[in-house]
Amino acid sequence: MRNSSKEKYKVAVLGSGNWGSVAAKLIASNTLRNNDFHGEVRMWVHDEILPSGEKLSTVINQTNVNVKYLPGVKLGKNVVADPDLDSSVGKIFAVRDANMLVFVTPHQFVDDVCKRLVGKIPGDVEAISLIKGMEVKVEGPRMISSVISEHLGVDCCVLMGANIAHEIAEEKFSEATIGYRVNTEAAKRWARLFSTPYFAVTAVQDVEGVEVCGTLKNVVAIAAGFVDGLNMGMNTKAAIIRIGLNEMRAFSKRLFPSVKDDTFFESCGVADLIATCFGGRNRKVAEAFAINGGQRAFKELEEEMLKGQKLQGVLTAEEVYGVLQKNKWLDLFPLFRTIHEICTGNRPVSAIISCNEPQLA
Ligand SMILES: NC(=O)c1ccc[n+]([C@@H]2O[C@H](COP(=O)([O-])OP(=O)(O)OC[C@H]3O[C@@H](n4cnc5c(N)ncnc54)[C@H](O)[C@@H]3O)[C@@H](O)[C@H]2O)c1
Ligand SMILES: O=P(O)(O)OC[C@H](O)CO
Repeated sequence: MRNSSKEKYKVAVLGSGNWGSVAAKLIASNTLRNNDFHGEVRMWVHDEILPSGEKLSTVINQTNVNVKYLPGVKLGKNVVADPDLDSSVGKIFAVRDANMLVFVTPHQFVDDVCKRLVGKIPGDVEAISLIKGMEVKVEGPRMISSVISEHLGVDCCVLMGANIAHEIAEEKFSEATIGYRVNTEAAKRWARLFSTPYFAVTAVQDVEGVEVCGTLKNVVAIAAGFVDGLNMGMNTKAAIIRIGLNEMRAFSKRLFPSVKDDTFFESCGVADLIATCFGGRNRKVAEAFAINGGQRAFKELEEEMLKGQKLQGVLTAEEVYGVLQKNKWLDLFPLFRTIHEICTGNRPVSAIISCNEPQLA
């Protein structure tokens, strides 16, 4: 539609953490090359004051580097950091004129971001979520793509995969999976926006499957960190990953019967599970939690070790536990259940290997 009217697609990236910054870099390299897209990529920054007394957004625009969340990596001159998400005073702000919105904040902030955008997004905007997480309220669980769609009335694809951000920043090869609902053209457009020779993107028609995989692997990564911290070796870790994959599949299908088995074999599935359980932040902080015998809280370790970056797995474990409790499924998901009970200090870290596996339907 936009191409026929010679209007180019304009991209805004909402979020500027570790992955948000790498996503902006990937996208910016493509918008310069591909005429379908407007060259400039606006990146909304949840602004903060750096120890130097300067604003993060100002320093990003001066140096072209996100010095706090992705130090040492040039984002591309066409990335413009914008601290103004939703101004209504008429000046340029992050989402103005954008028709492709990339959501990439930690999942606990997306509801607030969406609420601020209500009424400011035209109906023909397309969205994609790179956010690994879910929202659980009394009415039940909602995936983040649904939160975005329901608040803003836009179609929302997802992009998940074995994507440890700093490796992609160094342009080391990886794959990713786009999940889409019905709009194949939109899925292809998102794939063109993200694909590079070192970032291979595949699209599958299974939004929920892709998104639930990306969300639940963060919970399993906490368990992988526990067994690393307890120095239990690779056989135990492989067992935890296998049981975790099984619970991921069973949980996904109970929430969304349409989830496809094949999706677990895409990058968003088993590949992301492996990458996260060996190289992710959730694993790393959970390992420290175990080494400290559960005596130092996750929150404290997160602040000390990640310096502003956010864990998703601990909060997701709590959200998953809420779903299990509400549906009386606790006994069917002993690994997920035990992970949350350890995170909250109700069981010792050593309980991670005491889960007896039930027959999951
Ligand atoms: N880092 C990775 O390797 C990676 C890879 C793939 C997917 N992801 C997913 O991407 C999402 C974003 O993670 P990230 O790594 O870009 O972020 P991050 O954890 O590196 O950074 C935290 C971000 O949260 C922002 N923030 C803090 N308070 C906020 C608030 N009140 N409102 C809005 N933003 C606030 C900070 O400014 C910062 O940009 C997560 O769901 C994560 O699971 C991360
Ligand atoms: O560092 P983590 O544990 O948040 O995982 C990062 C990515 O999700 C890996 O794909």
